[in-house]
Amino acid sequence: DELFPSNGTTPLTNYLDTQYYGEISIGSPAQMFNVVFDTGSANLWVPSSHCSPLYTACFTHNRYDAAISRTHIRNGTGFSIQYASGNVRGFLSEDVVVVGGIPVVQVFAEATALPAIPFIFAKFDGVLGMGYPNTAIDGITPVFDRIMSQHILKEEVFSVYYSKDQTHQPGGELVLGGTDPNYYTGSFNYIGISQAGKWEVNMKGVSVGAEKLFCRDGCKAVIDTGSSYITGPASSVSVLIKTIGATELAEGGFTVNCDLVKSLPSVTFHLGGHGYVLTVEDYILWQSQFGEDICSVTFRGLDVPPPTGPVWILGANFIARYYTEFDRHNNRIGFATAV
Ligand SMILES: CCN(C(=O)c1cnc(C)nc1NCc1ccco1)[C@H]1CCCNC1
Repeated sequence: DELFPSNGTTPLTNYLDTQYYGEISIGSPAQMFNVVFDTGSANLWVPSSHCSPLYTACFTHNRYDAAISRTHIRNGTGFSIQYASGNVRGFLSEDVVVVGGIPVVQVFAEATALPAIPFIFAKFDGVLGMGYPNTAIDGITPVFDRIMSQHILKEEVFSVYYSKDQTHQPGGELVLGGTDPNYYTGSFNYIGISQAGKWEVNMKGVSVGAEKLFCRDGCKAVIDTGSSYITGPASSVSVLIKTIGATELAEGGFTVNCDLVKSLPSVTFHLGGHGYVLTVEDYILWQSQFGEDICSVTFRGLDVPPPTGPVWILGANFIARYYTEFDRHNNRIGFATAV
């Protein structure tokens, strides 16, 4: 509509089918940042101009400079968010953030300490959490909640499309307030979230071929738009890997002989009465490096400690196959077959 030129949609860039990010602006005049729209967290952080250049990951990314923003409001409260490989630390600031053409006055974190692992590999600058407010650090109201409270969205939902290969333009799309029929076919199947305040559902099992091998008595599955792969408890994933005949790589990934790929079984995730099938095309990353083909498996073992874990995490390669609608009005997640 005329007020917000891009009516709540943000095109996403697809980097190697493993990182999907879109542009937001912070401050006046606008300072641009590439962020992951991450349903696995609920805070917004970007690198800070106060981040020591000794932090390589800060040096190589866009940094927010409060001093040149007319709309900056000082806060200064400390901030720390924990990732598997280290903490992002900094302090809070407030400024105008524009997402999909929609402006909000937002409290966010300026990161002054950014662990090199994993962020030197990030093509994005920061993370915009799309999780529920009760998972937000320092009790900060998340961006999407600030947008909902403006009552400008047709529906209190957001949807995510991730393309399956980098040649497709755009590499993905975030829609605030609805879905984009250009990117899915058929109807949505909905699953209620399993516990208040997390994009998490009860999974009824994981099958390899026709055999239900894992999660036979039910288990938790987080739908995480900010994770590249599908992760599951390490014991289950190692059996899964052996079943498909993959072998472990040094840095923790798994590969299969590309000649065997077409004979590999499908993997099915049973959610809400439906089986969501991933064929080899969906779970094998076929990359040609130095003239030779590497077929890596996009499953990873990850043991998340209780109370969050044990949990399966369905990330980008699941969403690339199943267009996903996150419904805050009905606290449910909808899946449709992605185009
Ligand atoms: C963003 C932090 N995350 C990553 O898994 C992650 C780390 N480091 C790099 C370099 N990339 C990551 N994700 C790339 C990506 C973009 C979209 C899909 O996957 C996770 C942490 C847990 C919550 N959910 C998000």
